[in-house]
Order: sequence, then C-alpha cells, then structure tokens
Amino acid sequence: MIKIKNTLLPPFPRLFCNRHSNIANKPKTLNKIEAWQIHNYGDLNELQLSQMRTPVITDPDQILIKVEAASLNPIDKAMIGGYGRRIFNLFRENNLEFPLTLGRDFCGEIVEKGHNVGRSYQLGDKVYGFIPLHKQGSHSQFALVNQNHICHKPSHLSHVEAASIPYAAMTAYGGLYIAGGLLMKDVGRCQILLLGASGGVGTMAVQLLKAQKAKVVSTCSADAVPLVKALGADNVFDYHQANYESEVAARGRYDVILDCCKFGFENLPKSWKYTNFVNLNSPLLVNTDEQGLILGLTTSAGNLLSSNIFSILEGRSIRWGFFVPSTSGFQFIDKLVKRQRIKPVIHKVFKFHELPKGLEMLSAGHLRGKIVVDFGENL
Ligand SMILES: NC(=O)C1=CN([C@@H]2O[C@H](COP(=O)(O)OP(=O)(O)OC[C@H]3O[C@@H](n4cnc5c(N)ncnc54)[C@H](OP(=O)(O)O)[C@@H]3O)[C@@H](O)[C@H]2O)C=CC1
Repeated sequence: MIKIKNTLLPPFPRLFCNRHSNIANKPKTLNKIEAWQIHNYGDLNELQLSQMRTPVITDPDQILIKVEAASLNPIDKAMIGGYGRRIFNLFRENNLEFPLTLGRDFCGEIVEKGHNVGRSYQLGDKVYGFIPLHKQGSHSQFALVNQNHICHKPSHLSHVEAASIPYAAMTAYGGLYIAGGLLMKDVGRCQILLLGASGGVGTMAVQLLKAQKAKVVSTCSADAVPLVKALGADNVFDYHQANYESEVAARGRYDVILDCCKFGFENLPKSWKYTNFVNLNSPLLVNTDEQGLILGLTTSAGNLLSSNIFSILEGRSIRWGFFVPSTSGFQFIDKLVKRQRIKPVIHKVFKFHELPKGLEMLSAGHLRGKIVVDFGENL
C-alpha cells in the first residue's frame, strides 16, 4: 500500500540558479512534488511516497531535472537496508541522511541550471545520466544532477529506454575497464568471461565489449541464451547444464572474468584460467557498515590481500569492481549508444506510483535487463 508522508524541507537560498529557469515545466505547487524516500533503514516497507519541496540548486555545476524515467538497481534495495551508510554519510551534504531518496539514474528535461553550466545544456533539453551514491537520487519528480554526469538523450531512444542505461553501463565500465584493467589493453585482442550476462550489468557488458571487438564468453540461464547471443556474445553457456564448466574452460584463458551474479571467487572451477577476476559485490561497504570505518577498511584490505596471496603467485589477481561516476566513461558509453552499438534491454516498466512493485520484482531476481519506472505525465 502507498503511504504518503509530508516532509517539507526548509528552503535553501537560490544562490546559483539566477535567471536560468523554466518555470513552465515546474509543478504548479512548487512545495509539493513527490519522491520515493526512506525515513529509516529496514525492508521495502520503509519506502514511502513523500511530499517534498522541489530541490534547489546550491552548486554552480548543478542542473535541476524534471525526471521522466529512472531505473531500479540492486543498490536501491540494498540502500534501503542501510548498505554503505557509513561511507556514503561521510559525503552527504548538510549531514542529511534522512529522508533519503533512492534512484541512481534517470532521463528527463532540464528545467533550471547553475551559472557554471554552459550553453551546451539549455533549458528544455532532454538528457540522461547518473547520480553518485552519496547524493539524493532520481526516484523523485525533480532531481539535482551534476553537469558532468549527463549527456543529451539519444534521439532514437524513448525516455524509458534511455533511463535504463546509465548506472548499469557505468558499473560494467567500472568493472571491466577500471578494475579489470581493459583501459590499458587492446580490447579487441582480449577474451572476457561474463558470469550473469542476462541481468542489467551483464547485458551492458556484452554490448560494450562487442563494440570493441573483444571475444565474449558468457553464462546465463537457458531462457536467456537467445537474448545474450543476440547482444553479440560469441559463446553463451547455460550454467544449469552439467558440462558448462568444461565448456567455459575449453575456451582458454580469460583476460577478465566479470562476476555479475555473486558467483564468488571461491566458487570458480580450478579449470578456468584467467588474469583478473572482478567481483562486483565486494565486502568493503558491508564491513564498514558492520565494523565502523577503520576496522571495516582494515578487514576489507585483509580480505583482498588474503584472496590475492596465492592468486598473484599464479599470475592472476582478484579485484573489486564498482560503479564509477566517470565523466569520460559516460561520454564513451554515450557515443556507443548514439551509434546504436549499445541498445537498451528492458525487463519490465512500472509506473511511478508502482515503484515498490518494481523493487519487489527486482528482489525476486531472474531479471533480463533492467526494470524502469516511467514517471509519465503525473506532475
Ligand atoms: N559494486 C557496484 O558498484 C555495483 C554492483 N552491482 C552488483 O552487480 C551484480 C549484477 O547487477 P545487475 O546486473 O543489476 O543484477 P541483475 O539481478 O539484473 O542480474 C543478475 C543476473 O545473473 C543471473 N544469474 C544468477 N545466478 C547466476 C549464475 N550462477 N550464473 C550465471 N548467471 C546467473 C540472473 O538470472 P537467473 O537467476 O535467472 O539465471 C540475472 O539475470 C549484482 O550482484 C549487484 O549487486 C551492481 C551495480 C553496482
């Protein structure tokens, strides 16, 4: 059931937005926009549809977006449970932890901009992009974003399609290119193994790699094999089949194995040869949440070191991959999207007021691409 909570925040001074605003696109009552927020950590029941003031630009690089669509990501559900709170709270503006708006990417329209934002972004422009984890998110009718974290919406995509891409693609980029080291390599000569290629991150990773002519071997469930093949993967193996481990091993050495399904380094068959194994579910944030910053960081460093001790001797390394809010990374992805080398893969679309249903579906797993929330004309 939808719960509505009134959380009218005190207005901040309008320091940086001066004349760059498009009042016509704002809601009639500025004090009453809606956002999905949590007021405590817990389970999905903590999520409430709150009424709040339209966010106000406080940084000259900020842009106010009227959000038209936003995707759902596993991190949204994890953050409802308090995941990452110790580290993210270090960077939150005004130490404002609650109410917390989730949502890490979006597509929408520029309605206001700070005075550092140049002519390349005009009021009324349609853009898509991402929001770093320590910021208030995009599951809100209006959201503040940084001009370095957006690009113009590709004209061939709908707002729902465009919103499905940024966070998942940037996680694939962070895992493969930054943690996996592909930035330093001739990707066309690399062979990559994607574990869990059917999900949000996996479907982006396949397309990113194929756009650069890498050899891509991937695993997924039987029903997703046609999808992953259609995205371009060279070999796709159903991980429920008894012989899949030997089939994967038979393809030879992998420059990177990207784990998009919590497979775990410790569960890798000995027969799989690789240079870098990238885990997208590092224990870093869980350790700091549970043990505090110093002990958590120390434990995490110990975890990483111990899993690497024998690996390094054998010429391979275990790494942690993350979503990285990289401007150049997003520009790289945007180019591939605009050349139609990366296409959106959407599992299901929910309306704004149905967002918790989307998170329930996400929690149940077995996704084939992204769940996206369409904000529609509900302002
Ligand atoms: N560190 C970071 O910054 C980030 C980390 N992540 C993490 O990355 C992972 C991927 O995220 P995302 O793609 O959004 O998640 P999804 O839930 O969209 O995708 C996971 C996919 O893996 C499949 N799968 C499950 N088990 C296996 C298996 N043993 N072998 C092969 N495929 C399997 C699932 O389908 P099926 O079960 O039907 O086979 C599903 O399609 C998540 O664990 C997430 O927590 C995501 C974003 C950022």
